[in-house]
Amino acid sequence: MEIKTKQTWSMCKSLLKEVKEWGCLKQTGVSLRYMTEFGSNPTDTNLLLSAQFLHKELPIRIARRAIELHTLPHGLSYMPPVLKVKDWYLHSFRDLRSFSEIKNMEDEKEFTEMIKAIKMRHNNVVPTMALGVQQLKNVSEDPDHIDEFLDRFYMSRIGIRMLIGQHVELHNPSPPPNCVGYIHTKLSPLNVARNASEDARSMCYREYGSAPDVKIYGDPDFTFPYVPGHLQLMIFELVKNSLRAVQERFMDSDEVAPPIRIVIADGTEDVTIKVSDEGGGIPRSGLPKMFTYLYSTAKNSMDESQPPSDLGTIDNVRMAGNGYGLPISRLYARYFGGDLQVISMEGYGTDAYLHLCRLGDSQEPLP
Ligand SMILES: Nc1ncnc2c1ncn2[C@@H]1O[C@H](COP(=O)(O)OP(=O)(O)OP(=O)(O)O)[C@@H](O)[C@H]1O
Repeated sequence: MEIKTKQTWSMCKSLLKEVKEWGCLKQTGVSLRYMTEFGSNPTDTNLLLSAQFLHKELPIRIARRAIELHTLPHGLSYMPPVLKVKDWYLHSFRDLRSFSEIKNMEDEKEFTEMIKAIKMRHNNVVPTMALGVQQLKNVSEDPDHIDEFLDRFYMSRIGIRMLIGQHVELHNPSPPPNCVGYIHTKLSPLNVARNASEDARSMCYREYGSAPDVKIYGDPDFTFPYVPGHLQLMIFELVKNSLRAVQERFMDSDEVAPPIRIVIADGTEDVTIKVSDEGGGIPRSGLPKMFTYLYSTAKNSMDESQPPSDLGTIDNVRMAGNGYGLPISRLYARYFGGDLQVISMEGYGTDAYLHLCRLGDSQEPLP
């Protein structure tokens, strides 16, 4: 049975009751370090334990989001894109709850296939939610409230996808060297910065026909444990913003566009990555809006015919316009205990500081 509409939602009383019960249970956060240590030894016993943990944990996290999706202000809960997302959450909750106890490796395999399918079902949550929010932002007087909700919602999504992805990857019979599931235990931020910059520059070329240089400073031998996909996404978004700012400022000028500078510092507590540009910065009054969803100064700002795709890939055809890059990157940084700050000098340029927690022992923030 597909759960499709507002009516069907209200008809599924027993499901709703169960969602409410599970949504009140306590979530359990895990740290990067714990995931690494646990996953370093993917024996059958550990895989079984991991599946049993997810069998209990995922319905709690999913139920909390389903409840929140059901109680959004200003009628947002009943906007068609939000209804669609809510259906995906309910569907996944029901799949998880109808899976009986995981007792042996056969159950474990079946469960792993199921959560893989859940992860795929939720692939398009970001662009779909963005459509709903766009429709609402046109009429709402309280966008702050929506931003807070979206921060919680997307943060939770990052956690759910990390947990599922990590468990699924532990089944890989020949993982790449130094990889424990999604985590690279010896990740070189310099290499990631190089790849992310090249991706962003390719996009800049496609859009403007040229791209400023990106210079990267840091120890090429330095490594630390982190999730490569997350780091790639964050640096890509920051470099993309800087390239766009510099490109637009120097487009009609005879001067050579100044390079973007990336500095990587390995501290005891944090690895900090600074992305600096001379793209003219933004006015102080605009700073609070930078981390607002859908805030973009791009000319091709989002319209309903062009919703944002999931972020951080070269497949994104446009240089900017969704207003999702900064807020989502900050969530990825915060997920493992880091943060993202942007400081701007209007008339000169912008510095973005990406702090990543080096020890990996901070627990997932669980909204
Ligand atoms: N380095 C920068 N220099 C100048 N303005 C910036 C810079 N970085 C961000 N901004 C401003 O902040 C806005 C929001 O940035 P954000 O990355 O969230 O979205 P976007 O780049 O517009 O779209 P996308 O979702 O495609 O990333 C930008 O539109 C731009 O106005």
